[in-house]
Formats: sequence, C-alpha cells, structure tokens
Amino acid sequence: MPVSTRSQRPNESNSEHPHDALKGKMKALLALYEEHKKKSVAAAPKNPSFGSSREKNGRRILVFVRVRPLAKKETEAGARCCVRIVDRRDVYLTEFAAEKDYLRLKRLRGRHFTFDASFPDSASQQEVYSATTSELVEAVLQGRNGSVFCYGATGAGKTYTMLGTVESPGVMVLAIKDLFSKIRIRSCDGNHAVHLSYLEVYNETVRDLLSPGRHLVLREDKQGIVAAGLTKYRAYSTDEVMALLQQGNRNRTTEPTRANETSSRSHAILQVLVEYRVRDAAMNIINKMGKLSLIDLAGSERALATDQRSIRSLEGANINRSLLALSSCINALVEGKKHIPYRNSKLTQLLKDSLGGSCNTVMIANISPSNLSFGENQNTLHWADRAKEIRTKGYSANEDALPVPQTETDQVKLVLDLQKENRELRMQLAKQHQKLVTLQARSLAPPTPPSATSLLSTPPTSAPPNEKRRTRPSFLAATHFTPETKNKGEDVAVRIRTLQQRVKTLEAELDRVKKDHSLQLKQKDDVIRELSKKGGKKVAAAGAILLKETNTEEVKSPSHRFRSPVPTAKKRSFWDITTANSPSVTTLNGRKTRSYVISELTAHPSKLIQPGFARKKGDV
Ligand SMILES: Nc1ncnc2c1ncn2[C@@H]1O[C@H](COP(=O)(O)OP(=O)(O)OP(=O)(O)O)[C@@H](O)[C@H]1O
Repeated sequence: MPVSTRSQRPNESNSEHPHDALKGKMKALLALYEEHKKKSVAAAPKNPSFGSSREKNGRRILVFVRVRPLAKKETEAGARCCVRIVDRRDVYLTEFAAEKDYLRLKRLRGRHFTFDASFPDSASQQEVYSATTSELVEAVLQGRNGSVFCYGATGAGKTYTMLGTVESPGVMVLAIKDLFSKIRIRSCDGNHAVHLSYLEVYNETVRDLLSPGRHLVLREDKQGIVAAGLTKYRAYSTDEVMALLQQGNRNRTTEPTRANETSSRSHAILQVLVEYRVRDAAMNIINKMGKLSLIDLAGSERALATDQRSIRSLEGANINRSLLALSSCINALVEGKKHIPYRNSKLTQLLKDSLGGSCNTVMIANISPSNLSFGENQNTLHWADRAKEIRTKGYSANEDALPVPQTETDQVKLVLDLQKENRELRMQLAKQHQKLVTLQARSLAPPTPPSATSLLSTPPTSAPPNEKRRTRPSFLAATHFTPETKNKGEDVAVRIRTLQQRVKTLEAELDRVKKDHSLQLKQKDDVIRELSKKGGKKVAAAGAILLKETNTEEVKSPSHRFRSPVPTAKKRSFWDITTANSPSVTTLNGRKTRSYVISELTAHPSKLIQPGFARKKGDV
C-alpha cells in the first residue's frame, strides 16, 4: 500500500520515513547476506588437512571421491550422468527409472553422501594430488607413515588416478616428484636416503614387480607386515624412480575385461621409504624413517561385468575375496572390534598398517558417472562412507621434533629463535677459531711453561671471566697436557712436539665443529627459507636478514648429492619416453602384464623402456 510520509513526522509511531524504509530494507538485505555467508562457509569444503583431523584418539581416514568422465562406449550405450557433485564435497547419486517402466518414469531415487572432498570429472591430476596426497608426502619427511589407496569398481579410474598417463601423471608420479623436490630443499649432505619397492597381490600370491619371478612370503616383524625378500632399490632422483615404476608396471598383471580393456587384475603397492638423520636436543644424531604406501587396488566387479571364463573367473573371485576381506576389516574397525580379520587375505595383511597402524591414510573412491554403473557406484560410496569412520593410531613415535608453526606469530617467533641460535653458533665458531689461532702462534713462539699454562687454562675470549659459558665439553679440558705439572727443565723439543700434536688435534676438532655448524646453519636456513615462503611479510623480512647473514658463510649446496650417478650413455628422461600403443605381452606363466615392449627396444634391452601407464583419455 503506498503510504505518503510527507505529512508525518519521522518519530511518529506507525509512520515510515523513506529513509527508514530504505534502512529497513538494507538491514534485511544485510541479514540475508550474513545468513548466506554463514551457510556457504559451512558448506565450503573444509581443508581436509591431517592437522585438523588429528585428535586425541587417533586420526580419521580421509576419504575423497573422484568421478571420471563419461566414456565414449557409455555415451553410445545411451548412458546418462547419475552423479552430481555440489560444493566439492557432496555427492548426489540419482537412480533413474528404467525407460520402459512407465509407472515410475518420473520417479527419481537418490542418495546423498558427504566426503572430505569430491572431485568432478573436470578435476585435474594435480588438483587431486594436492588435495589428497601432498600433505602425506610432507609428513613422511617428518618421520610419519602415509598411505593412499584407490578403491572402486572396475573401469572407475583407479589406475588413472594412481598412475595416470605420460601427459597427465597420477598420484604416484606426482608424489615422487614432490618428494624429491622437497628433499632437495631440506636435505644437507645427502642426509635423506630414498628406497623403493613395488609389489602386486595377484590371485592371493605376492609378487615382486621390480624383480619378478618368485612368490614372496609375508612375515610380521617390528616394522609390521613385510614381504620377505622384496627388492628395495635405493633411488637418487625422480627419473630413476620413474624408470623403476615403469619397469614395475610392465610386470603388472592386466587383462581386458568387458568392463575395462586394460583392467588391473592385481592390487599394486608402491612403497617409498625415506630415511634421514637429525640431531636431538643433546646434539646426538638419530635416525628417522617415514614410509609412503601408494596402492592401486584391483577393481571390485560383478561377475557379469567380467568374463566368466576360466582364469578370469578365478581372478575375479580372488579380487572380490580380497576386497570382501577389506570390507570386513573396515567394518570391524568402524565397530571398534578387538579382532580385526587382517589375516583373511594377503591384501588386508599388507594394508594392516594403513588401516589400523600409526599412519596417515587417504582413500580415494573412484566412481563412474554412468547410470549404468549405479549399483557399483552405490556400493563404492557405501564403503567409502563407512571408511570415513575408521581411525588410525596417533603419529609414529619417531615424530620429528621440529615444531609446525600454526600462526604467523608462531612463524615469526620460530624465525627469531632460529636467528638467535644461529648467532650463538657463529660465536662458538669464532671462539674456537680464535683458540686455534692462539695455539698456532703459541707453537711458533719459544716455549715458556708458565705462559703456556696461562694460555691453555684461560680460553682466549673477550668475555668477562665470570661470564657463564656454554657447557659444551672441550678437548682443551683434556688432562694429558698440564704444563704446571711438568718440570721446568723438561726438554724443549719434546714440549714443542706435544704442542704441535695438540694443534693437530685442535685443527681436527675445529674442522668437525665447522662441519657441524655448516650443517646446522644449512638446516635452519632451509627451514627459514620455507617458512619465509609460507609466512607473511614479517617472516619474509626476518628470513631475508638471516639469509643475508648466512650467505656470508661458505655453505656448500648439497644438491649435487641428489643427482643421478654420472650416466655412461645418454640417459633418457621419463618424459622422453613415448607411449606408442604397443600391445600387452603375455609372460611365461600365461598371464598378461602391462608390458609395452617395442621390438626395436627389445633388441637393446634397457631399464627405461615403455611406461606401463593407464590408457589415454581418448581411449576411454
Ligand atoms: N579422470 C579421468 N579422466 C580421463 N580419463 C579417465 C579418468 N579416469 C579414468 N579414465 C579413463 O577410464 C578408463 C578406465 O580407467 P582405469 O583403467 O584407471 O580404471 P580402473 O578403475 O583402474 O579399472 P580396473 O580396476 O579394471 O583396473 C581408462 O581408459 C582411463 O584412461
């Protein structure tokens, strides 16, 4: 109703001045906006970091879902998209009525799931890697174990996610690249050693993919379940790891099934072990270790989806059996049962650490968007939803002592602390150097016992005599040279020899101190450089001062340690290798593998032949 407000006074009751109306509207709009903002914040995918999921009674397994694009075959078969991802977190699965089911034609049934993050078919490999695995790689470098496994029906995109193609490398490849670049940033003097092993579980037998031939036996030892005799390769560079990965993939068992032309018929586990040394508070060197397990499971499948013939049916039965064992373990873990039936299959024995140990675990559930795969998708999402409730134990006991800064203030504080420690170390070094110079001068001068006494008993420092000094044990306190106790008439030549010996010892000690110091400076500078990158301007400024200081030191870059050994022939990089559509080959035992051996290459056998990656997108 139009109201004339002209004659009304603004403070009159029931009157509404145009300004008031406007104000009211503004208020309502603001309230609406605030409400919307709150809702969208609540709906936005929470950062599924391990920090946030770290709780008293262990950490929850992080579960992600990835939808692959609709395949050409599916489109041709008239498939419709039945998966919708909202806010990168919620997955809506729609069940369409059958075309001829006229009564229910318009009736849609659906299910809704929420995960730590969900990736639509447009998500890139890098996006998936960054959200799911990059934190695990960082944690492995701090002595924690991490596992990533892909779960889903056959043809849902597990191998694509894990291995990828040469053009779009998957999680395994990106993790290894990231691991090496992180090591290069933080390592000093080849401090990190990377070992690699790659195995498959095929028909309930464990095989070494890097050295095929024998069946391996699983044993439980201090480190958990291990495959006895599994080859462990020491790797020095990303290229080397890629070559090993390709070698392993060529040996992996694959078969065309009705659902997927290169279906993985085995579960593959790539383990990357990182060993490194750190100093504890008492400056003792301690060894640490972090393990990253990257697992590409074979596809769960309906009997009809694959050929029901001979070997295939046996493979299918074994795959389903091990996946069933996996779901029993998930159930038992979720229900908090005391007995977890890990022993029911080789796969669950190998996954024991990832599911119930001290491990950061990530599950990536792969689904197809096709309504023809509704049943499989529902099944996958059901287990993924269940897995969300699994909690693994706390971090491993050998967790790194380096504090992880939470806020900018923490970072600034850490930088300042490190600067202070750095200054102290520099002072110590200067003092040691001064001592050496004095001793050298002393050795050249004619020996006069009383002055030698004063020299050696009083450290040459400008600090006041009563100043509290560091308690670092010094060789100067050694008892075997005490000039006061010597006779004045002692042979001068003997004294000089002794003194020269002391100088030698002192030089050796100084060398050691210098090395230690350089090592510590480098480690701290690396940390500061990293923090400066992460942190705000304050950190950058503080870091810059320190870097400036550090640059005056002669600290050798350790990066050379991570280069591959000098190649004898021109070494092809992983990226140079072509992926011609070579056919799979059959191995001696009759099973097919991902071997793509080109005839030209077989004439010159090399470690760096074709990668056994998943088929390209166009081949879907
Ligand atoms: N995100 C994706 N983008 C493009 N193509 C994809 C994607 N995911 C899967 N594909 C393609 O879908 C096909 C099947 O994928 P893949 O072989 O990875 O399935 P899988 O789950 O490993 O199957 P199986 O369990 O039978 O081994 C492949 O051709 C692959 O290239």
